[in-house]
Amino acid sequence: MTTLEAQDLVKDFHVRVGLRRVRLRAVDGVSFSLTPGRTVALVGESGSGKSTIARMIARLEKPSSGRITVRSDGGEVPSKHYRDHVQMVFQDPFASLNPFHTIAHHLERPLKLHGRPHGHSEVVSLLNRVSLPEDMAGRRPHELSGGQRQRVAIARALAPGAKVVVADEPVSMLDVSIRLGVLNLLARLQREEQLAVLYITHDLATARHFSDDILVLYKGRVVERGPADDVILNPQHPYTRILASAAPNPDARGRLLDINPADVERAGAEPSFDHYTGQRT
Ligand SMILES: Nc1ncnc2c1ncn2[C@@H]1O[C@H](COP(=O)(O)OP(=O)(O)OP(=O)(O)O)[C@@H](O)[C@H]1O
Repeated sequence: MTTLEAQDLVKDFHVRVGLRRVRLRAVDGVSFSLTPGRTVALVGESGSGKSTIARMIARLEKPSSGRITVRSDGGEVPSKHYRDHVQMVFQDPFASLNPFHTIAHHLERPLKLHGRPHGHSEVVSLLNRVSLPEDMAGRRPHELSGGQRQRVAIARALAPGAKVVVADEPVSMLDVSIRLGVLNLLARLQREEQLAVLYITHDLATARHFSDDILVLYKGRVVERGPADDVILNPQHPYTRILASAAPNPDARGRLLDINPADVERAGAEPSFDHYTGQRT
């Protein structure tokens, strides 16, 4: 059993504005837990800090402060074994696979790196787990569709034996017609293999359908959290209401149409709401 706890994560970037360097707080005191067989969705507009949180969980970025603890069978996972337990699926299945290598190579490598058996049968077993046929093993990424590539990316994340998976907008670059297939695959794996999943998206509809809990992020801060149905059907924070009522702009990932920035700014300043405790903070 593997769980992950993020406590009070903060991430500051230092950016240049004119001649000055200013501090930009991209993530501001975010806490959550990931537990086996559950999916937590992190939703918010573009720039709200979702990817920065994903990158900190995947150890691609260091928090400025706060703590991420992974426990496996009760014991804390030491730093050197962190990536055996926590893996990430990236948004872009075209950029994340090396065009020169076969699919078998992409799957053998993490198996080998994490000290696991890495023969043909293990590669085939990984392909089976993501519902891809055996003959994919000898192909190269350009011979696969976007959806098939994303399945390979999911198989690669599972190869080390990881039980915590961070999926950062895993379908936003795929054709609309195949998105559901990839999300259903993630949901099946989560259920059958008791994965703990962090699903990052700007799409409230899939967040509701595919997750148990939702955190709504605005400017790096969680403004609302709770069971998925409660957050979507009974939003308490004005920012969540704005997100729920706005139509997504198909041309700009994470940007929403019909939104008045002044309304969003006002809404963002309201206290956060926690459906688990019923409290505003
Ligand atoms: N390496 C960096 N250096 C400086 N600023 C950064 C860096 N990475 C992210 N930011 C800033 O941090 C804030 C949060 O960015 P982040 O990418 O986490 O948001 P997001 O919600 O994932 O948005 P998107 O969906 O567009 O990726 C943004 O204002 C962004 O410009």
